[in-house]
Amino acid sequence: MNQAVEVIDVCKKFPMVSGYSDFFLQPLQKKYMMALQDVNLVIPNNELFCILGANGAGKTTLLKILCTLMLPNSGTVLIQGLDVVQHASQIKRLIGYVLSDERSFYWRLTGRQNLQFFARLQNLSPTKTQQKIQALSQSFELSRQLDAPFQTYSTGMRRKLSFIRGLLTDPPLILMDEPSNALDSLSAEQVWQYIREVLINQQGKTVIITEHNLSKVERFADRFAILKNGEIKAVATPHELRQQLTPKNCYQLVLQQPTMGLLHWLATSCEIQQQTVQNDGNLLLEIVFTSPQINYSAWLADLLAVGGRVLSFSPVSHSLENIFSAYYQDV
Ligand SMILES: Nc1ncnc2c1ncn2[C@@H]1O[C@H](COP(=O)(O)OP(=O)(O)OP(=O)(O)O)[C@@H](O)[C@H]1O
Repeated sequence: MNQAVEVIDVCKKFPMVSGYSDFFLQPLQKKYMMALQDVNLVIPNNELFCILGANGAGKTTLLKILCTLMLPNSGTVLIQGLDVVQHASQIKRLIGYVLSDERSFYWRLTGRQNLQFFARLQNLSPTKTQQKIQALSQSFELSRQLDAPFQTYSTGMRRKLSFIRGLLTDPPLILMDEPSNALDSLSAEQVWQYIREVLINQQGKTVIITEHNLSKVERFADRFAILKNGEIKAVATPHELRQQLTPKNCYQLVLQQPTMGLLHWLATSCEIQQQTVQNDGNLLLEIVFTSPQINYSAWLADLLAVGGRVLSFSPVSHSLENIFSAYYQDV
């Protein structure tokens, strides 16, 4: 089985809380909001896949359906070929999950006792449990706090304990809701490095993550999906989307205090898409060459000949942040 996850035409709706007026005017009519609409996704094994979306886009709902905590209203979800509705208990053994609204730890027990408890629930032997707790608490730098009561943990430490619990049984598929959330920047970096290098590259696992930190996604993820109002708007690698959204022959040019005459020449030789005057009076331009066979060195030589003082000239490459906002604005 090469596909870790297949999501086919999945919809999820939630009843909307109605006010008194709705209750009296239309007592029998229940209103719903669509949290997920016809979602389709295929995620192969050994991929680090990210689900991106603004607040309320449906990311957590999708993750909860994948880890069998919530059922879809329609559609099919297969985890390693097993249906989440029919084979939920089998699927639970294949996945580890780390959700952001974690409330299931026992506050009076220590971190270690909590982990031992959840390991017992999952039939992990005491020896294996001890080995895993030791190795994982070292990786997530939580060894020193393991014997303190959970109620004394900071939010970041609680998050780290959730990671350890999600990985205790060595599941092949791991689902994480916003792993960087509540972690300081150094810990967030360590967690992402661990996911990429240990879980994906060394252990060959599949990891699905929801995330708001786009720079982390750009550096570490293999592919991502953009979810907007419960619908998938794009599924691609960061490189593929950048190519799709960047017009061909689009360049960034910085000129030192150009004259009006120079700008006029520029407007006749290319299309100026954007221009910004910088603090020092220099001009930052985004330009597009309409002719596909442009000779860049000849064009730059002409620009210098008409008095242009070029500080930089480079192809435009959109960041994942630009791509994300482009999808959120007009798609
Ligand atoms: N149990 C629920 N009952 C009613 N509505 C819900 C429920 N859970 C989620 N929703 C609604 O479904 C939509 C999607 O919520 P979801 O939590 O999946 O979004 P999200 O993308 O994870 O957001 P965030 O980034 O803020 O965590 C939201 O409009 C939310 O209000």
